[in-house]
Amino acid sequence: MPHPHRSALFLPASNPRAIAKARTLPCDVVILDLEDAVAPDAKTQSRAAALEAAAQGFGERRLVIRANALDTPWGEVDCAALRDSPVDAVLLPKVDGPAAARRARALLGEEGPPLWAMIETCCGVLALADLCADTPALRLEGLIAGTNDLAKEMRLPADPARAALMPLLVQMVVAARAYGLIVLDGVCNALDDGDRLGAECAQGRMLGFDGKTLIHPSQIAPANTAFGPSPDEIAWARAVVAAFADPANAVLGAIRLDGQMVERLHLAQAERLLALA
Ligand SMILES: CC(C)(COP(=O)(O)OP(=O)(O)OC[C@H]1O[C@@H](n2cnc3c(N)ncnc32)[C@H](O)[C@@H]1OP(=O)(O)O)[C@@H](O)C(=O)NCCC(=O)NCCSC(=O)C[C@H](O)C(=O)O
Ligand SMILES: [Mg+2]
Repeated sequence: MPHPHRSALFLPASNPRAIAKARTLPCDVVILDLEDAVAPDAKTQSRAAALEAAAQGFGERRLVIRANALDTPWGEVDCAALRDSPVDAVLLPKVDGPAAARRARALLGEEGPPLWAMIETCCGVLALADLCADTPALRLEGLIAGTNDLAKEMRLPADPARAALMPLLVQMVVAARAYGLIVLDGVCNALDDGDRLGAECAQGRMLGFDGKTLIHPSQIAPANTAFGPSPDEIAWARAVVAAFADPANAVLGAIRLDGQMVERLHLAQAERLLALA
């Protein structure tokens, strides 16, 4: 049964109230951050807090811990500490290519947690194909778009439409789909602008992302709605499954359904959608 990844809530591992709150929230994934949301002086203490929180678990929510980058004083210790922890994945920030991911895999161990990579540098975007081609050895499971860091490096002016990021986001989705990876859109910094969040969620869904990374509990419901199957999609999927289950269609590859051509590739799509629903 596939696990949904509609809403992935970041929270600083240094914030015990947020950790406690996350266990009550309807997000699909919790990402405990050891990187940008944690001040340098709090890194060591936050790593211990994250390990403790992982041991206690987050119920049905998947748990991912974002380590510090390997070129910082904390990254290697983070990865080594996460090697035997009961996390669903370790998220490595600022992955520039397969070399950094291989270093992380060596520290996490061959049998250690799966790896997720943040694609948030220009080199990282250029290296997507090489990185993803190494998926089996890296045990790479997911990609996350780091839109703040990308906008910073590309020197983009503020743009709610994210126009300049569109081609990069498409590349991430293509790379993820080519190698069977989960792929999540970047965060929306506008905490009090529901319209902007709604627009970004709709945009991410149209681009093919599985879900969105989030920074506040108030962003979970809009993401769950946008990235979950809609009632129309569920009705369509049920109709497709029923049509192909009809013995009259048993030998057909393509059929007419409600004025549309439907093929067996749509049946697979419909079955996946119903499993997620
Ligand atoms: C952004 C915040 C600092 C805002 O904090 P604040 O104004 O204090 O929030 P509220 O008062 O509205 O909080 C209300 C209650 O909700 C809890 N809360 C808030 N945020 C979270 C959260 N993310 N997860 C769980 N719970 C949360 C508060 O504790 C309050 O609870 P209670 O006191 O019990 O009522 C803050 O929201 C925050 O820290 N957000 C996460 C920031 C973060 O993790 N950033 C790093 C990831 S994003 C990133 O790095 C981008 C990427 O790399 C890129 O390049 O794009
Ligand atoms: Mg970043």
